[in-house]
Amino acid sequence: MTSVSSSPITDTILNFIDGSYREGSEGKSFSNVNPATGAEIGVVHEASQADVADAVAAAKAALTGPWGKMTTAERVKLITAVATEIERRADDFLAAEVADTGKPRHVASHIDIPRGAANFRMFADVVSTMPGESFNTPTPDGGQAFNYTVRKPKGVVAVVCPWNFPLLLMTWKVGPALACGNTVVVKPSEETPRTAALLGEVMNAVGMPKGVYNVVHGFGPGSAGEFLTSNPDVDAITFTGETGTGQAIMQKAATGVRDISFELGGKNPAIVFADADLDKAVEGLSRSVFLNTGQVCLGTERVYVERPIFDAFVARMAAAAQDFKPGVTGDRAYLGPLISAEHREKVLGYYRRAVEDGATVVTGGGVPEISGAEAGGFFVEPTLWIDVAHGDTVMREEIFGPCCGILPFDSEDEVIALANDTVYGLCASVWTENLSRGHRVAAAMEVGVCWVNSWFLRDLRTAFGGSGHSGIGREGGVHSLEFYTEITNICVKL
Ligand SMILES: O=C(O)C(=O)/C=C/C=C/O
Repeated sequence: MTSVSSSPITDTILNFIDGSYREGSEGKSFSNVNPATGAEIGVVHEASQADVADAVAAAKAALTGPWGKMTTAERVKLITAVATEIERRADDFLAAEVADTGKPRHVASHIDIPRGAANFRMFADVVSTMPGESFNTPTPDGGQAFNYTVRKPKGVVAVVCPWNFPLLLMTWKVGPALACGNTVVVKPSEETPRTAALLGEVMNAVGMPKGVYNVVHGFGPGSAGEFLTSNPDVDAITFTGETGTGQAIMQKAATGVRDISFELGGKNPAIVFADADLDKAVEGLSRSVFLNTGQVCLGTERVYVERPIFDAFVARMAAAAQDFKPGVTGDRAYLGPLISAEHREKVLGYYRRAVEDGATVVTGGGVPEISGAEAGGFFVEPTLWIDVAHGDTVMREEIFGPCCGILPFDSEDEVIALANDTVYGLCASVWTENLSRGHRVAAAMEVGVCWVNSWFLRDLRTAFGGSGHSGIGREGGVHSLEFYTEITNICVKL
């Protein structure tokens, strides 16, 4: 059986437990919709509490089976084979990701799918090359002791991942988890089940021991998400998504004192100084506002521009927004749909709120005229506002859509205070040709990641994550080891 069985009209998307695909034991299912058309294209089998318990039990059993007995080198060989198989089946993953998200093929083929493989390769390298820690310790009796650390897997890791970059963000967690010898139970977003289910086929194809990788479909409260995070045999929980959901998961993690790793929401600022290279700033910021239809945790939703270039910047951004034509067919289509009708209503609510609060709509602000197959898609117009106040709702709350408010500033101290005036702390970008100022202002940002004259430029070895309401912990390179391993320090009296 495979991850998806297709009928002429809709696909059936299955759970993957202990190396096999299966329907939900309570016979419940839910609809899988293509956001670009609004049409139902699949039926997803919902995992029951018993199914989730089976998945956790399979993951736990795998820890003491062949997987748990493997050397690091043997694990590295397997997860490298996973990366190679993802690359070999790139077209299948591309079709699955585009079906689930409606995003334009060029976005998924250039970002989502390549990162699916890269995330496994990255952590195969990390665990192959990571140094240990040791100390020669003089002892009170005039002798010596030798201290060294060993890292062991944490155990069964629950992976709860979002719908905006489904394969990218799921493998950003599964890659290091498996590299460190853990086993995983993945609960993909109910909006985007396909690539997580498809990865099960890859695991079987490379000979991954059964139970190492499991996938359960469903929702949050009273469904697979809650069944998973409440299961006492889950040793740690990693989650990327909205801050509110993170808070709910954190409460579940408290029972049993389970460790958590969170990458949550943001209200990321950009600062454009008068001496910025305007071509670079407009190219980078139009991507950061409109890429993936603004459904990027690292996306920019508020831009502060030094007053002398404010009008010029707004005009350039408005022109750039025209290039993000809603629709996913046609040669110049750039702006895909939002993930669901519900999310589109949320974003349109903010579009209305901005105007109610006095904003001027520079471009966009509504729903585009789209005919043909995509008429039923969840599209909105790329939107820019000026005449917004720093304290306006659209400048403080995460919208997660293709929109941003643009405000002038007059001094460096003023703009640092404005940028940092938020409960979030995920990322920021600073645009200036004065690099000593770029370094200085970047260091003043209270965020996990700050780009200077760039955006979403990613070195997977770097620390990635946020502070405040944007998350707990860091992922990336050796930083991921802190969450995916337990350390034992051993002291030997010589
Ligand atoms: O680039 C990454 O590793 C990553 O985690 C991106 C997250 C985007 C969230 O919307």
